[in-house]
Amino acid sequence: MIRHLYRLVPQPRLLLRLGGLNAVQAVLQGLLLGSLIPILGSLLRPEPDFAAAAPWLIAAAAGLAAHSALTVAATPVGFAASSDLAGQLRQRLIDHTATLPLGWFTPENRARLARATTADAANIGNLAVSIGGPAITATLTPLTIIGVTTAVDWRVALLFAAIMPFALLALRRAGRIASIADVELERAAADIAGRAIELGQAQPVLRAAGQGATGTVRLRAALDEHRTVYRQGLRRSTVPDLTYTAVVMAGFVAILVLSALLLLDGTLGVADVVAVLVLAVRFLEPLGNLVELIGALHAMDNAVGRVGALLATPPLPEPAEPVTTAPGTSVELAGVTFTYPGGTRPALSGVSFTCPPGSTTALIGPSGSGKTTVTRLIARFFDTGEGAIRIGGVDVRELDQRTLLDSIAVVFQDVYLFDDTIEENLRIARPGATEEELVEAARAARLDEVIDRLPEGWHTRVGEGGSRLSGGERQRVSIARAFLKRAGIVLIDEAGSALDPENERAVSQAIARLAADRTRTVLVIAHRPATLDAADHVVALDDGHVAEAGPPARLRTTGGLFARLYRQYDHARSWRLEVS
Ligand SMILES: Nc1ncnc2c1ncn2[C@@H]1O[C@H](COP(=O)(O)OP(=O)(O)OP(=O)(O)O)[C@@H](O)[C@H]1O
Repeated sequence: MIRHLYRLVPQPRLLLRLGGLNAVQAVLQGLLLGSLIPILGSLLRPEPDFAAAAPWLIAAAAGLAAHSALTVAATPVGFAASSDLAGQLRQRLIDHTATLPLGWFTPENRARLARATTADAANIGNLAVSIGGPAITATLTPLTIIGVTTAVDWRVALLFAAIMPFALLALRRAGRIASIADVELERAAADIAGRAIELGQAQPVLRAAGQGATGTVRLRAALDEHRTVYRQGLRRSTVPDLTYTAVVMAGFVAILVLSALLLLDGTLGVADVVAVLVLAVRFLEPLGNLVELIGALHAMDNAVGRVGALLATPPLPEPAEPVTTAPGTSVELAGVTFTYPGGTRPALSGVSFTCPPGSTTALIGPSGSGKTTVTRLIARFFDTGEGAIRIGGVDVRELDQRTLLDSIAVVFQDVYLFDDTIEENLRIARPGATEEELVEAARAARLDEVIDRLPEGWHTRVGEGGSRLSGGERQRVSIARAFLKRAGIVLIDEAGSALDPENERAVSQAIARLAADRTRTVLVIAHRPATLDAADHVVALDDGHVAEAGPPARLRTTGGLFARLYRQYDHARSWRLEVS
């Protein structure tokens, strides 16, 4: 457990200092108890020998003062160690996150990351300190007591020592069960969190389907499951806890019997027996505390495991000598085959095509054919399995991450906006942009009309994730970012049928403007006939393969996949226009 923690935090300076203080305290506690042997031996006799007891009493008083001073000294170190540990863990997680492929950030992994940087890091920091000290005391104080008991009688010391392995065995079993219970409880708690989020997010869908109560039922089922798991955990841990208590009690009885026997045969005096019994109580008490700590220790170990698993996620491989000069603007896929991590079949198989500099290429294909995957691989969300992706003739794996990201602007459908003003949301694309450049980008993306309608114009806050804007308006912000960024390559996922006609027209026009500028190479996942007609080149994907490729005018006449999809999009569009 300590090894696991050490691997996560290789410089636990404060924690080591705290551990050192706790260890000295624990040994001191054992020695203080040991001083009872000569003190009781001098005082518990028909004629108490105060002179003999005096140096021990003075030593005990000094030891007690030192113990109190150590307790006072350890408290601020404990606080500092706890926050230092949590801080170091968070920093490592944040640093590591920056090296992970963008494709790693699925909703599930984002939730794992949020949990690790908040609850897990804080719990590890708290628990390492709040249970570390008592765990050290519970181990070192009994060991010191065994040492000092040899001064009374080696057989008693041996019996003390013999109790420990039995207690530790019983403790191990209790710990294993506590750990399983903790993992199950965690799973049930995560399920509740998932259901609660689902209840909120799925309300519109559930109500539209007249199933408003369904989400509540699922959440209630998760709560019931959590209760059941909690009760099961308690029930399961009862037997090992009782076994442990029985071992500790049996140990005390054995010490009592041995002391009585040694008293009867005259080996030990009454004072020795009293001292042994006091030592026995203080020996067994911290051992008894261990069983209460073991659950928390395993909960901490599980949290350490979760953080460790995140830190073990392989980062995006960096080339030994990354290319840092801006590459050209051509995009080339050469025999690209890619399977998603954990996937069973390739999302792309042997895909090859080239987008010449300044051209506009439309990607088209049925749902699931691999269009989004192509754009994700170009932006290096993942590395391709076989084949290569080249930008300006340079393999994206050879490019420095910053250079690659500077070369590409991405306009995806699920645009994320920060809960800040429109202006700040645009500035993310180029923090140093002048006011004129901002206005120009907004105009080109037809975002200016949206800004004019907003109560505080450029200074209107857009809400969490951009919730105060419609899907089309958010996409216009994203397009304006692409204009502002002036990247040589623009990857666009044109919104499908979800936009109203006004937004649809605005977004189409904005995309057409992006594409019209021949300094940019545009790759657009197209859903609209107008976008397809305006493209220089079309690549039609089917089930991860290139089904056909060529200029749109020619492909419309060949009666293949492109012609079929074109007709479908055209029909869907006219239907939407009629309905609206
Ligand atoms: N993160 C992922 N993990 C595993 N498989 C994925 C992931 N994303 C996509 N896939 C799979 O890869 C294949 C290609 O998906 P992709 O999203 O590229 O298709 P698409 O043509 O963009 O579809 P759509 O038009 O519906 O967006 C599909 O079979 C999909 O199920």
